Amino acid sequence: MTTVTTRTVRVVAALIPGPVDTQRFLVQQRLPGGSRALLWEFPGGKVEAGETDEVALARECREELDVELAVGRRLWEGKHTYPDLTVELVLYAARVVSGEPKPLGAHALAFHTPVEMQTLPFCEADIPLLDELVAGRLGALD
Ligand SMILES: Nc1nc2c([nH]c(=O)n2[C@@H]2O[C@H](COP(=O)(O)OP(=O)(O)OP(=O)(O)O)[C@@H](O)[C@H]2O)c(=O)[nH]1
Repeated sequence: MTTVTTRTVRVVAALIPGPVDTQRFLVQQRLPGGSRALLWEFPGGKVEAGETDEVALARECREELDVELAVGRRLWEGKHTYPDLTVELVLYAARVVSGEPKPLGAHALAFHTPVEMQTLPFCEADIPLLDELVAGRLGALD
């Protein structure tokens, strides 16, 4: 029997309300070609050695969206194993304090309600999180 052990990474993601309609949140479509190509996800990325979640999330959104974030409370945490990677996914409330989001590291950006997100092909790790979001079980989102 063969046992396959995947690498585990901590991934931080941001729930960022829209500038006009705060019932919609920013989501991004992954680039074609790589892992989970063209699936949707929340902005963010891997926490690097020595970083806090908040510092990592602000860095990722500066690099990938060209915005400065204020990171708020932790909303949700879950673990999912893909064939290539185990992801410990942590979602934080966040808001943009300066800049307009640009798709520097994504195929597309969009603002959607949680119900709309459930109709998109989303990263599998996020499915339980979307269920909680739609059910209103994450508490205040700011
Ligand atoms: N940012 C983000 N990543 C997520 C979410 N859900 C989820 O499964 N992931 C996974 O967590 C990992 C995040 O890593 P990343 O964004 O830093 O890295 P990447 O694979 O895009 O590129 P890289 O490894 O070449 O830097 C990816 O494997 C991604 O598929 C999510 O909601 N947001």
